[in-house]
Amino acid sequence: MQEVILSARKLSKMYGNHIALNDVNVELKQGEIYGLVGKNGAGKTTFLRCITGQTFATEGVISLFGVGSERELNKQRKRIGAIIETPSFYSYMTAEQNLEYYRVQRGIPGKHCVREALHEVGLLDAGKKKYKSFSLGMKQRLGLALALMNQPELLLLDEPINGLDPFGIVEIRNLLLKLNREKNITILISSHILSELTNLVTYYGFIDQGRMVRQLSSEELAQESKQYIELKVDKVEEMTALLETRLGCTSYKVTPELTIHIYDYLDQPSKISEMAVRNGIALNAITIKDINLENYFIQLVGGKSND
Ligand SMILES: Nc1ncnc2c1ncn2[C@@H]1O[C@H](COP(=O)(O)OP(=O)(O)OP(=O)(O)O)[C@@H](O)[C@H]1O
Repeated sequence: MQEVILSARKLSKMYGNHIALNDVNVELKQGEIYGLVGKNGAGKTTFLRCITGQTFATEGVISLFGVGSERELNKQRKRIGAIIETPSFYSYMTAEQNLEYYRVQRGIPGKHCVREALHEVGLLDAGKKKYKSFSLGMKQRLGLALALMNQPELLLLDEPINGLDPFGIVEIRNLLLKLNREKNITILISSHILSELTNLVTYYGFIDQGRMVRQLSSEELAQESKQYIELKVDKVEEMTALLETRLGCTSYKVTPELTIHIYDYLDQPSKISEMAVRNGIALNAITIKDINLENYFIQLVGGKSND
């Protein structure tokens, strides 16, 4: 069985009267890449800060690497690497000088870890280039190198892809996949743009106004966000029975509003409508729906995306 690396149970956080986190449960197993998705202000950073101990949860229990007591938790936190805010690097220093500065400040033993971390993120060649002339992608990679210096087993990354161009997004994604696969680092990454996490994340958590709205695997998300036929009929049970017996179609679901979503027969919707009519079922609507990832996100949390 995979080890549970991070468990947060019934986590709540109040800032005065404002509820930033409300009864949030998250479990992260070894080797997973968990995407925490939510609009600005949803509570993502607050959640990450509770995990790293930068702020304290008002209620709830956190355990890391199977350990939950407050004193022990702080020891376990040393096994985390995190980028929660853009780290402030010195503009006139090189990548190596900046990391060396933080290594000494944080008391991380062994100078070699600086070059190792730079190698991991592909910045060893940045040489004498000063931080001020780095591209945004390079800056993000340096932030990642900083988080990697203490050889973490769990990486917590708050919006590391924010603002990057498509090339930069792919670069960071590949880097994170490499760290995950080759070093077995478990990753929790937040974003307010769901599509940024595609092909990276294995498990999603959607957070809105401090509440966890939905958690599902990437396979489940792919299933739910693909094209389907939406069918509105008067006799739902009869229709689903026909779908199964006559068309051998089992890839459908019935929503709480009693519409049927069919994931097969997208190229032949007329087969479905003809069958309904032949069997005396009134067909109120048949539409092909194309729910892309961003629409899925918007539907889930309500309102507009704040991309
Ligand atoms: N130190 C603080 N004091 C008071 N309120 C805060 C504090 N930090 C965050 N909040 C509030 O808590 C809510 C959650 O903020 P949080 O930063 O966790 O959201 P987020 O999902 O990370 O969004 P963003 O991407 O904008 O940072 C917001 O309404 C925010 O205004």
